[in-house]
Amino acid sequence: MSVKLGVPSKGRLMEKTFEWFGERGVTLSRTGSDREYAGAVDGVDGVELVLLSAGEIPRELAAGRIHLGVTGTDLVREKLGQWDQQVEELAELGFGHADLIIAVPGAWVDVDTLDDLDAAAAAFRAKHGFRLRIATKYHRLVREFLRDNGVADYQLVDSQGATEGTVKNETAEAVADITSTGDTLRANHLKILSDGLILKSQATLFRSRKAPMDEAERTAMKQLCKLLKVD
Ligand SMILES: Nc1ncnc2c1ncn2[C@@H]1O[C@H](COP(=O)(O)OP(=O)(O)OP(=O)(O)O)[C@@H](O)[C@H]1O
Ligand SMILES: O=P(O)(O)OC[C@H]1O[C@H](OP(=O)(O)OP(=O)(O)O)[C@H](O)[C@@H]1O
Repeated sequence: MSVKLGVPSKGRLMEKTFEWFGERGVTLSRTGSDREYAGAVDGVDGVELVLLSAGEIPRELAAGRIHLGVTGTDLVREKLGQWDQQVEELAELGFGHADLIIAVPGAWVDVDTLDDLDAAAAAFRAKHGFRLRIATKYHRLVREFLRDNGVADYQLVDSQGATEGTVKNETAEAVADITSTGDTLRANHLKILSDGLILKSQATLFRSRKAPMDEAERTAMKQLCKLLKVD
């Protein structure tokens, strides 16, 4: 059998990943029609390309269904409990940089820090009879961060996309989402708390600690890691 390498199936992450491997002599490509999720690997034997949603790569690594995978560190830390027991970071790839942050309405002039947010949350509950809502898809990371920073009087509301719009839509008072240029936050009149950085993320090559390998796969893995100068 071959070493399975999971790579994001579309967009900038896929293109940059193809480039990163290409620069190291391993050519990844999509094959078949535009819509067919099939791929090929040239430059090393015994490696198979598996095109997957970036969000599903952590789970596939943890389940041992792929041996290697490229995805954002944010997704691995969010989706896998005790992530470092399930996967190993082989290399940071230097693209896909994004910060997971907490932001509140720019009009909240008295709220600039987590302590301010904690005070605002208590006041909000007293006034409205329900807890201040923070919209996010990063439930695990946000809960851990707020717990470690002593913010308790809030509730998370799930938002799987267009998270910055939830404040305008009045389904949340604050957001925890990734930002890269900051354009989306600015356009939605939100400001980052001065101590509201939860995690700095970038695209990373991970190796599964759970995927068994036969002799041929071990040899292919060694060759690939040598070419990529990782390990
Ligand atoms: N604007 C951005 N700039 C840089 N990196 C980003 C940006 N948006 C998302 N990312 C990163 O890209 C990775 C994939 O994000 P996300 O799951 O939102 O992608 P997607 O295209 O929606 O993928 P999916 O196929 O799972 O729907 C994450 O690690 C994230 O940190
Ligand atoms: O700081 P910026 O450069 O503006 O980028 C940040 C935006 O990019 C991501 O959204 P994406 O485009 O993945 O769409 P989504 O909101 O539907 O997840 C993220 O969720 C932010 O909304």
